[in-house]
Parts: sequence; C-alpha cells; structure tokens
Amino acid sequence: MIQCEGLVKIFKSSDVEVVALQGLNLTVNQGEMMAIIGNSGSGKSTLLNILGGLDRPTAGTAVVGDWDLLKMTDAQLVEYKRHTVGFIWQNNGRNLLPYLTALENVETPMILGGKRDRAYAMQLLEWVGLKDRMHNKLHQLSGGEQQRVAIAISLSNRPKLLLADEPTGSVDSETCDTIMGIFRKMNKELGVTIVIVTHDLTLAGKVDRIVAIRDGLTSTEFVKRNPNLDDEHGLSEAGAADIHEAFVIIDRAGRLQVPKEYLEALSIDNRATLEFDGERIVITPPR
Ligand SMILES: Nc1ncnc2c1ncn2[C@@H]1O[C@H](COP(=O)(O)OP(=O)(O)OP(=O)(O)O)[C@@H](O)[C@H]1O
Repeated sequence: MIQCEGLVKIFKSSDVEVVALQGLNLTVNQGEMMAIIGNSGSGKSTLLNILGGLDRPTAGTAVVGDWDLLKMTDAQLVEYKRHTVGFIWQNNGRNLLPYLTALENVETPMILGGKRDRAYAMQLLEWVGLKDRMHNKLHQLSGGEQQRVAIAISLSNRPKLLLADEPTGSVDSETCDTIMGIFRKMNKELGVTIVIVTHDLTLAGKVDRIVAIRDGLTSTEFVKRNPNLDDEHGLSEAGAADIHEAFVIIDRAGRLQVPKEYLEALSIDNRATLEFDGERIVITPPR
C-alpha cells in the first residue's frame, strides 16, 4: 500500500534549511494497522502530511497504491486526497463544521466528492457509536464524540488508507480505548489500511506493528508476535517483550542506525570496527 524509499523533505525559509526527513524507508502492507512513534521533531507529522498529499516531498520515492506522490500533478493530488486517503488530526476542528449536524458533517465530503450516500453516512455514524446523536449539531457533542464524528468523516469517501495524527492526543483513556476499538473494527470490516502517528507508547499493544522514527529516519521496528491479540500493554510496560519482537531496520545499502545511547556507552564517535564471527556481527570501538 505504501512504499517510501530514500524519502527526503527539506523545509527552506529565507536563511535556514531544516532536513525533516533524511532518506526514510517505510513499507506498509495493504490491510495493516500500524503506528509510527518518535520524539518531538523526529519527522512523524512531516511523513504523514506527505502521505496525505498535504505536502510535497523533496526527493526519493513515495508511492501509495497506484499513486506516485513525487510525480503527481496538482489535479491528481486533489483526486488522491478525495478518494484514496482519509485524514484524522488531534485537533479535529480542522475536519468539522460546527453549525452542521453530525450526519451533515459526514455527508459534506461525499457531496464535494460528487456522490452523497446517506445510508452509508448513517452506517458510519452507527459504527462509531453515534447512532442516537447523528442529528445533533457538532457543538452539542463532547470532545470524544466529535473525534468519533471526525473518524466517520475520514471514512466517508471509502478511502483505502486512513492516516491519523495523534488521534487520541486530547481525549481521556476510556475514549482512547473506544477510538482504537473503532480503528480496529474499520480495519477488519472495511479492510482499510491504518497508519497512526503517536507519542503514546501505550497504544503499541493495539496495533500490529510499530515503526520508530529517529532524526528523520526509520530506526527500529516492533512486530507483534500474535497479530490476532489486542493487548493492554504498551511498549514501556513490563511484559512488552512478550508481545512485540524488536528489529533494527537495515536499508538496501546495508545501513542501520545504532542507538545513540549504545554509541555513547562505548564512547564510539565516528568510526568503529565490525567483526563477523559466523553468527553475529559485533561492533566495537576502535582500539
Ligand atoms: N513547515 C515547516 N517549516 C520549517 N520547518 C518545519 C516545518 N514543519 C516541520 N518542520 C521541522 O521539521 C522537523 C520535523 O517536524 P515534524 O513536525 O515532522 O516532527 P514530529 O515528529 O511530528 O514532531 P511532534 O511530535 O512534535 O509533532 C522539525 O525540526 C520541525 O521543526
């Protein structure tokens, strides 16, 4: 579904250049529900905005389904945003029209896309647990309910890919569980591929795979040992190792990122020796 290779994004202003993505590789399979984690400034939102067609990459490869995000015209980008991808933000004000009802909000992107489907809009609102609230105006709904409307809106044009930037960032833990449950249901029933960007390590047990981004590059990947099991544990909790297996990511050229704390612990600066003992590759500081 998603194939990024050597993806680069440079933000330029008059006197500074920020390299937000520095050759990132990421593959996401059709039907996966996965999360991207990383510290503030690591490039998560930049990546999501590129995948959502909100921002253009500077270089590299970014392919989503049949679309090549580096080669698309502006008209194709509009088409892509309308029909292939759905987006959810932490601050759902960007998706919602306060003076319309929940149902009208879900129908609006359908109308813009050229086809209103009231039955499907109602079905989506039922799926997110708002069957009895669909005729309420947005300002009559709680923050958590509004976030659920935002999820229904993001799915209104039947996207193949759903991108969520900190979707549980401003809700309590119970609403967070509800939202993750809705994502899982949509993932299973509609087959929509879901990519969630989050700071929240406790979400980790609820997705199939987590990719960690560090300094604009993918660094480590955590894959669930039993993909059929949704678990309460996050990555930081005891027992997480039983749930996820951790892998370091190696790119096509054989490069990998060694965690800074390992390098510092061994006082490795800009060079090291590599030895292969037949089973393991060992990195040691130069003598
Ligand atoms: N429009 C922009 N102009 C200039 N620099 C930007 C722009 N957007 C992002 N950056 C810079 O790019 C880097 C990556 O930012 P990004 O927002 O992708 O990080 P993030 O991992 O999503 O962080 P957070 O978790 O805090 O949202 C940061 O150094 C940021 O300051």
